[in-house]
Amino acid sequence: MVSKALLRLVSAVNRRRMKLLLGIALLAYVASVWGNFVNMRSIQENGELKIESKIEEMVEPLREKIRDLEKSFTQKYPPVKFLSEKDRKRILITGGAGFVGSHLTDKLMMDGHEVTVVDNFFTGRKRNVEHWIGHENFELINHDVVEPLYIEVDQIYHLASPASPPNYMYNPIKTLKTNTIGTLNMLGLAKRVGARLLLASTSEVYGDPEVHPQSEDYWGHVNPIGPRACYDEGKRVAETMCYAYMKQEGVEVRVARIFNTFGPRMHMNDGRVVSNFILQALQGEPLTGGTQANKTPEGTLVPVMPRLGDLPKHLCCRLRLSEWRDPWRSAGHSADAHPMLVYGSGSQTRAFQYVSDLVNGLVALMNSNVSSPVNLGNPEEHTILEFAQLIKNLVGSGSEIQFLSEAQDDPQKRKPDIKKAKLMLGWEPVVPLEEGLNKAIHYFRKELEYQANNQYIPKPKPARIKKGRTRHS
Ligand SMILES: O=c1ccn([C@@H]2O[C@H](COP(=O)(O)OP(=O)(O)O[C@H]3OC[C@@H](O)[C@H](O)[C@H]3O)[C@@H](O)[C@H]2O)c(=O)[nH]1
Repeated sequence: MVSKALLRLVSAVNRRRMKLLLGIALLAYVASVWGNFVNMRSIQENGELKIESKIEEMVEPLREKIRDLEKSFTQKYPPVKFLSEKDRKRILITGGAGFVGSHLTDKLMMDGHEVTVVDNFFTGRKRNVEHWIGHENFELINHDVVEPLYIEVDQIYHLASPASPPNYMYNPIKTLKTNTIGTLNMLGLAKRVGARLLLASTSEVYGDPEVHPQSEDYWGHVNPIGPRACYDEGKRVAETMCYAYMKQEGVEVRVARIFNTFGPRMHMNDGRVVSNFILQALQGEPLTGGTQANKTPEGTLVPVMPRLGDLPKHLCCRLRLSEWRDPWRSAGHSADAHPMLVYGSGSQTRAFQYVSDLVNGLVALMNSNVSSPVNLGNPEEHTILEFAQLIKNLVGSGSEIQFLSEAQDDPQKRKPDIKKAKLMLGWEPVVPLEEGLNKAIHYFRKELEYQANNQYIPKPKPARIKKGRTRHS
């Protein structure tokens, strides 16, 4: 009995102990599982942290690069002044991608205005204004002024027209349409939106002048049916239209009579004397190179760049200047054997202004209260032969100077009288001829390098092999 009771007591104690032991074991197990869980989480967190910091390390330089790129994007434009809403003008430049137009675009953009360039890219090039593309103040529209244009602007610089004799003679009807219908359209726009319009007129309104130097009150001496008439008469009627709109419709007009101008961004195939002479001098062969250099295999002289009447009439105006084939090279001559070609005796005179002077004059005229025509040009006059010699010396070229027949209706003397511009605008040219020529020479040297490095040589196409059975097998 006693032993049974003792046994029961012991087993009861043991059961309790067992329970206790089991409880402790369970607790220990739970604790260890929890510990493992916590441990794993901290390892995972550590791992994640490490991965994150690794990613961060790799991403940071990329972020840095993006920041640099963003900075370079915002700094890629030339510096632009800030103008308040009141002073900032919305300005349209027709022909703004051309030689003069693009320099004017630069000036007005840098002065802080909003500029819209309209160009049909016949003689203009996107390259001339590409440094502004994307700028918030700039817009480029591919448009021909012969079609109407509807935009809101405060000022219109109407420059659209080919200006070099070979270019404007290339499609005389188109030149007439541009200067007449194009000018009407721009005057219509000026009337609708109340804008002031500046017409880029020309010294060619004086024709082959009988008065020397030419002042604004000279009426000119133009052959109305000659090869230059499409431009000369086109600009004369454009001036007439401006004053008709001023008198009848109250449109504010400004008329700049622009004399011979040169500088960087003239087209390689422009055909005017400055670009021709510089390119010929740069590509000229040494004096010892022989006098037959500019002869075709048939022995006839050929000009190196398009010259009056050389452009093929059957080709329409959609042909780009860059598509013009140099007759010198087409005749099988090497590009570096160009002589400098003077049309006529070389005794005819011209006075050349550097493009930045002209641009300053255009802006001064636009913002003045002078509504009658104003000559803008440099009165330093030279014969064309003197000019050829000067360029040859500045380039240090061994080119020969050779003479071709005289161009029809070529003005024999030209020099602007700029008293009016000096008095009314406080403007006169400041860039000396040699300084301007050196800048232009530098530009054309770079252009020749650019062309040499970007020659397009089409790859021969592999012969097309037809699938299936051949026809006569
Ligand atoms: O390669 C050439 C090119 C031209 N010339 C001569 O150099 C003189 C100037 O000729 P350009 O073609 O440069 O220019 P032009 O003076 O005849 O016409 C210019 O006048 C003023 C502007 O409005 C225009 O840009 C343009 O029509 C002319 O006597 C011409 O016969 C050459 O001797 N060799």
